[in-house]
Amino acid sequence: MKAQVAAGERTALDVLAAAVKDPNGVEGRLRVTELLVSIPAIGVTKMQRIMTRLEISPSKRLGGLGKHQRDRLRDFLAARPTNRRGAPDSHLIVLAGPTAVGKGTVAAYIREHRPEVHLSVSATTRAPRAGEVEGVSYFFVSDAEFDRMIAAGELLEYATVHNAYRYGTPRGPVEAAIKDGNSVLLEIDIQGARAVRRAMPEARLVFLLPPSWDELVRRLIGRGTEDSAEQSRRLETAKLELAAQGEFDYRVVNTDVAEAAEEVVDLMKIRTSATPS
Ligand SMILES: Nc1nc2c(ncn2[C@@H]2O[C@H](COP(=O)(O)OP(=O)(O)O)[C@@H](O)[C@H]2O)c(=O)[nH]1
Ligand SMILES: Nc1ncnc2c1ncn2[C@@H]1O[C@H](COP(=O)(O)OP(=O)(O)O)[C@@H](O)[C@H]1O
Repeated sequence: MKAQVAAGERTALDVLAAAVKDPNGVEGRLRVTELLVSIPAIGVTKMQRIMTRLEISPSKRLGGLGKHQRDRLRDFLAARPTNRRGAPDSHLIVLAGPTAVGKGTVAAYIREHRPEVHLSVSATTRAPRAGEVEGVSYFFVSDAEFDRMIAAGELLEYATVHNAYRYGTPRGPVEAAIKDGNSVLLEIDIQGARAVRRAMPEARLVFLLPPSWDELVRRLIGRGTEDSAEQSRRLETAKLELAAQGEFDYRVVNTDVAEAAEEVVDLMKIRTSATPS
């Protein structure tokens, strides 16, 4: 099947177009899984992840896709580097998820390995911890300064997190980065994700999931930054947060940090509006 799809100058997008034209033809009978693994950079594992993300069952043939599935597949294919025409779109991605799932760890990986992605630096009223750097980890501000930022409209969103301190996303740097054509990643809590959705409906909301509940508990305890009363409180909140995952556009399971980070970065590239010509 690889040879058939790759033959001549045909791209996966061309094959999909042919399948749409003739659902019962050769291309229409091709399985989506076969099309994906025919793309040189996609192996079986990656293909399975993509199928899950596109919400297409492995048995589906190109000719049997529903409209939405077809659109998602087309957007995905159009966003791949070999098919991309011109500069990539800039996107606002929100990464949220329950406490200790690894949001900070995944964001740090992206900061280190994907310098092209702009990571928003939040303002917070909590005190800096050892090793945290002003302007890199957070902008550490007083309650009065946080109030001033809200009143001046300088925050894109803000929330009180874990019933403790306030956190907010400075609006200016996000808007500037998007204007410059860069993709921006916000690592914020679920209330913040909802607020961003209201303020910027085009934002993509990604929910980071633990491989299992037990693993989430292990990560929280293993991190060792909260006492046991605080851990119990956070786990109660985590149950509510996990129940909100359906509100998100995409779900990524954080089993391996590098893989989860790459999936998040890949999601920035999916086109959802423009239909490729
Ligand atoms: N809404 C909102 N939440 C944020 C923002 N920045 C960080 N958070 C969230 O605040 C929570 C606490 O962050 P932090 O004190 O750094 O870490 P933790 O105490 O180890 O969870 C995390 O869930 C972050 O996702 C922000 O700008 N807005
Ligand atoms: N994929 C992973 N596998 C194993 N441990 C992880 C993984 N991702 C994060 N962790 C660990 O889980 C703990 C919580 O991660 P952290 O990034 O602080 O979570 P969050 O920012 O979501 O609260 C940390 O000790 C971190 O090293």
